Amino acid sequence: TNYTLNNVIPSKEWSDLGEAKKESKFLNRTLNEVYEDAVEAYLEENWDRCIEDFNAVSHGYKVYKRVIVNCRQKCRANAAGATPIFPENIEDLHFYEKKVRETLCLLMCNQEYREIAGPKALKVLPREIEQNLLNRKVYEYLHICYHQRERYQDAANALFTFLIAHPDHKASVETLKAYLTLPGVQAENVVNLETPAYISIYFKGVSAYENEDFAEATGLFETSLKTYLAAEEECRSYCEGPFDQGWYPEFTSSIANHFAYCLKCKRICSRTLNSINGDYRGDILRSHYNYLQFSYYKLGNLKAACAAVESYLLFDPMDETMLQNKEYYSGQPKVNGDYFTPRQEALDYVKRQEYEMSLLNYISNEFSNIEVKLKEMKKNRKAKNNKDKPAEKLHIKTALHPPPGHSLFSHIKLASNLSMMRDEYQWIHDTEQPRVKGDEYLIANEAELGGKNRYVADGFLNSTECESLMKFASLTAVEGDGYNENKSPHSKYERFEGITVGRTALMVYFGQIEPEWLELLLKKTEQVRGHVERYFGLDRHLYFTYTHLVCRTALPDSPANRDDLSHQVHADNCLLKDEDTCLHEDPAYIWRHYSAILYLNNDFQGGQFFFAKDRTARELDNIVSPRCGRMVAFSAGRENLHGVRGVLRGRRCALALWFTQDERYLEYERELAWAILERVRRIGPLRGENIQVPMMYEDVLIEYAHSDKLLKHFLKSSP
Ligand SMILES: O=C(O)CCC(=O)C(=O)O
Ligand SMILES: [Fe+2]
Repeated sequence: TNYTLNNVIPSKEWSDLGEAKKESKFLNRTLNEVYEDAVEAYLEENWDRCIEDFNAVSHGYKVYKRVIVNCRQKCRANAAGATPIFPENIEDLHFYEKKVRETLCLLMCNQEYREIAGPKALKVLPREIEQNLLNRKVYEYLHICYHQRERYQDAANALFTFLIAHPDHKASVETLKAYLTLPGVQAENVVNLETPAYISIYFKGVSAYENEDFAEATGLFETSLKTYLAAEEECRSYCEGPFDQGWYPEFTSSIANHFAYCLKCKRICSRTLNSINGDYRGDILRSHYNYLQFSYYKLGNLKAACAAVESYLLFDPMDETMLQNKEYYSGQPKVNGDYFTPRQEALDYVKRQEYEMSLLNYISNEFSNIEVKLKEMKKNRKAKNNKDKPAEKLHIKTALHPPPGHSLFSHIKLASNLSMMRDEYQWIHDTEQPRVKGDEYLIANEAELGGKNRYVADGFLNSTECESLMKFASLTAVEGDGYNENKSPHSKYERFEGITVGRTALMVYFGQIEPEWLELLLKKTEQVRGHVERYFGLDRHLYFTYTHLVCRTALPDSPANRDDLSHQVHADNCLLKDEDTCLHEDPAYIWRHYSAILYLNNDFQGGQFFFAKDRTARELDNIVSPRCGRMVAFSAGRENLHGVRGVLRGRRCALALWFTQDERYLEYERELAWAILERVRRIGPLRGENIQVPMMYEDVLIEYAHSDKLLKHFLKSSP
C-alpha cells in the first residue's frame, strides 16, 4: 500500500519555502526567534508587526512540521526498501539496521533542507514554544492585534480558531460574541483557520452525494479518504520527535520510554483530525466507506461497494444497517463471496489501531501495578533510611508523561489511566487555588514572647505547600549557598544547605526546574511580607532585602548530648560585641529592619528558635517550635536577640526572610525572578545551551538581565 507513504515534499511547500525565502520573513531567523520577536511586537503594541510575525510563525510552523515529517517518511521508506547487510534477522538486528539507515538518511535530508532554507531552519523548537504553537496561543495574540488594527473579521477568525482548542475559555467566548457585533463581521463567515485539509473535500463529497452525483461523490470521497489518512500519517510521524527523558535511562528503558511517549502522541492524532469546529466526530473516517458503498452501488460497481461495506464493518462490526446492506449485496446474482474483502488501507488502519490501544492499556496497567510495588518498597526503605531519592519514580512517570503540547486534548481520556501523573502534579494545582485571605492566626504576641516587636503566627502554608517546598529544597539546595560556600557556618554537627531566589530563578530560566516552584516561593513569602508590614503597622513600605531557604541537617555521627547551638545568639542587623553593644557596622547587614522565619516542617529533633535575654542564652524570653506554616517575625535590632538550638536529628528547613525600609537595598534578585517567571510563561525557558548555575551566580543573572530583551521588558513593567 502506498497510502502511508508520501515521500516527496509537496511542491507547494517547496514553493512556499521559495517565497518565504524571498521575503526572508523567517528564514534568517529561527522559528523560535520569530516567535520571540512576535511577542515583543505585541508587547510594544506594534500591531502590524505583531500580525506579520505571528502569521509568519504560524506559516513557518506548518512548513517546519511538513519538512520534518517528509524527511521522516522518506527516510523510513528508503530504509524499508533497502536490502539488509545480512539476510538473516538475528536478534532483531534488521530493526536496528533500519533505524541506523533512517538516521543517516535523516541527517542528509535535514541538511538538504537547510541548504534551501538557510542554516537556521529546522532548529529544534523549544518545548515551551512548541506547546504554545500546539495550544494555538498564536491566535490568542493574533486576535488582539487584528482587533487593534480594526480587522474585525480576521480577529473573529483568529479567536474562533483559538477557542476550538480552548472551548471552556469563558472570557474568549464573551469576546467572540462582542466581535460578532462589530462592523463587517459576519457570523457565517467565521472560520477555523486550522481546519484539516480533508474536511472541505469531504463536505464537497457529501453535497455531490446529496445531489446524487455519484461519480463525482466517489471521486471526492476517495480523495478525502486519502487526504485524511495521509494527514494522520503526517501527524504520527511528527510524534516521533525528540523527547527529554529527564534522567539517564538504560538502553532498553530509553527505547521503551520513548516509544510509549510517541505511541501516546500518535493515538491522539485521530482525535485532532476528527474534530470539526471543535466538535469531536469519531465516525468520519468510517463514514467515508458508508458513502462509498452506496455510491459505488449506484454506479454499478458491486465489487467496490462490497469492499466498502466490509471495510465499514471493520470499524463497527455490529452496525445493523451495514449488516443489512451486506445481506442485500450477498443476494445479488453477480456478487460472489470474495467481494467481501475489506480494503487494504482500512484493514491496516484498524489492525494497527487495535494493537496500539491494547499495548497502551498494557503499559498503563503494568506501570500502575509496578508503581504500587515500588511505592511499598520505597516506604520500607524509607523506614530504614530517611533519605529519599526520587530517581526510580521518575522513569515510570516519564513513560506515561503526556506529550508536550497536547494539553489541549486533556479532556480526552485515552484508554489508559493517568492517575499517577495527576498525583505527582497535584501540588502545583493546589497552590493555584487562591487562599482565603487572613486565615493566618496569631499564636503569640509581644507579651507572650517576653519582648518588643515580635510575634508568632500560624497558617501561612498548608501541608501540601510545605511538602512542596521541602521537596524543592531537597532537589535544589546547595551546600553553603548564601553563606559564601561555608558548609557548616554555625555548627560542626550540622550540614547547612541553602537556596536563594536568584539561584531558583536562574534554574527556572535555564529550564532546569519547573516555574511553579519559584512561583510558590515568591507568592508565599510575599504573603508573609504583607502580614509583617500590616502587623507592625508600618507607614513606610517594607521591601524584601534577602530571602534564603535554609536546611540544617544533623550529621549522622554527631553526639546525642551535644549542647552547642545550631545558630549562635545574635541580632540580625548588628554585631553583638558584649553585653551592651551591638555595632551597626560592616559586616553587619545594617539595612535589615525586620526579619521573619517561615518554617516548613517539624519532623526533626531539637532546632527550636528562641529569643534570648543576652548572648549567653542562659536566660531565654521564650522559645518557638518550628512547624509547617508557622512564622516568627521580629524587628532586626538588639531588642531581638535570638538563636536556634542544635538540630539533634533529622532536617530542619525554613525560609528566612529579611526586610528593609530602605528601597536601595531591595532584593533585586526577586524583581528579576518575577520577570523570569513571566518570560518563561510566555516563551519558555532559555534552551539549547546546557548551562549550569555556578556557585557565584549573581553575575550570570545580571548578564542575562541585560542581554535578554524580553526579561528587560518584564523587569521594567513589574510593579
Ligand atoms: O532558622 C531560624 O529559626 C532562625 C535563623 C536566624 O536567626 C538567622 O538566620 O538569622
Ligand atoms: Fe537571625
